[in-house]
Amino acid sequence: MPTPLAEPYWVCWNQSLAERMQLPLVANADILGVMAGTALFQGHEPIAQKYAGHQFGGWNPGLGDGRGLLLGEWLDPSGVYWEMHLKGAGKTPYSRFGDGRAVLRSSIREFLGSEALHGLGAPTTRALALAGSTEAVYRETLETGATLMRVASSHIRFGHFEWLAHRQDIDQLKALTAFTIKHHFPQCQDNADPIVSLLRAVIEQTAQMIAYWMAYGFVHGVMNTDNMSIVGETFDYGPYAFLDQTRPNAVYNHTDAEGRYAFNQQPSVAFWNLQRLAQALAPLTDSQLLAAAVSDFDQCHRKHYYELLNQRLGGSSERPIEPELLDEWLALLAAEGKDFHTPFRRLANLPLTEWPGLKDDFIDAPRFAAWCARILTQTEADETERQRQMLASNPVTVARSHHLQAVIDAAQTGNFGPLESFFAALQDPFTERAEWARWHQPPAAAAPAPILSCSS
Ligand SMILES: Nc1ncnc2c1ncn2[C@@H]1O[C@H](COP(=O)(O)OP(=O)(O)OP(=O)(O)O)[C@@H](O)[C@H]1O
Repeated sequence: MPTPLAEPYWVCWNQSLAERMQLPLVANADILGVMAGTALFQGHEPIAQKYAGHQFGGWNPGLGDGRGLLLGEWLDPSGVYWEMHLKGAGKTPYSRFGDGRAVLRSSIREFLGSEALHGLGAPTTRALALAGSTEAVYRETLETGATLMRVASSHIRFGHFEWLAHRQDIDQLKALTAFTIKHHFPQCQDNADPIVSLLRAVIEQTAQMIAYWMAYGFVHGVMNTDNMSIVGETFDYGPYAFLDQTRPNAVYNHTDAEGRYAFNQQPSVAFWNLQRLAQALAPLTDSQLLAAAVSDFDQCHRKHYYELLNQRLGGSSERPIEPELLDEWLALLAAEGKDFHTPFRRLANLPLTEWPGLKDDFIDAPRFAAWCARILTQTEADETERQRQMLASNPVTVARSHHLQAVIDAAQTGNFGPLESFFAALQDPFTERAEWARWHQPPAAAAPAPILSCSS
């Protein structure tokens, strides 16, 4: 059972998610009781899940929900299941030396980060609600305690499979795999080898998720296998960041001295993590077939990645822009230290005829001019459609670190106005509005990216 949190108060409620879930609920005192761990939804029986995982490449068998509880699930009227997980619900058998709590700062980051990726169309867990408390929680200093209601189609992680394989508990491994197929990948059930088919489906969904991260400048920061969801949803918003300056090797986790989870390492880490999953499934089927499936990841990821970049740069789906030109655009932004997001939006806003005029914005103007001359022959021929597509796929609001910090600073003083405003802007990231003008701004100077603390 959750450990009650003292004097809870509402910080944020995600009405659009509640509507999507067809929840007949509003942010009232009853739900606040659930957030504070003093009440449960009818029919819910909380559990703390046991799992393991590879953290920074090293095996850790001692993991599990240490500060979160899977409260239960909600079956919406259209037959879709939504799992509800309370993060910060107090100690569990897997808390090790932790206090089982979450703080307002990192909960706001998770609330907004997940909504930002969702707004971009990326697969992700989301947050339904966020409550604060007068109860202080000690991190590097005293902080405001909080709970976050995370909603996901599944809380099964790669680490669940790794744990059972490690224990050689083949019956449970079979049961978990069968459950996963039945509930999340029913299309694999009738395949000649459902296990290989399951792995292929996980690869496909993971590739799609990573493609979004790479195409939209998202750095997860802690891609341990216990943070990899079996349904390919972005999971665990710890030291994440959206790039400001285009720096392919940007690292946002201060414990990651070697840059294992740098922005440009994410596809290869996902591949490595999928290998760990394949290894865990190996007792159940032919390991050669599993290995062959994983070897398709790169191709699968590239396909999704270039589709997204093609869309962002105004290519049509029938005659997409050559990948080499898509790569060259990002290489140019990186070489010139440009912001990752605003140049895309600038191109979206300008008629094609004015693109060549942007060359003076680049130190290496001839390089831009050469790129521009080539891409102009490859973009969508219908100019109105080209502009519509680019404006609908290049965000003007991004969950940049300096905005998150400003929102957190205000919330710490009890002012939740900026949080609500930024939250609304992130839910509609392609729309420019005067009232959201501050959220459209990149940081004042292209300062070196902050390395974030992992303490959450
Ligand atoms: N304050 C804490 N008390 C107890 N356990 C904790 C605490 N913070 C983290 N943990 C546990 O340590 C592990 C790694 O933490 P991490 O920050 O990656 O996950 P999390 O954000 O707590 O949870 P999730 O992965 O469910 O999003 C998790 O198993 C988590 O439950």
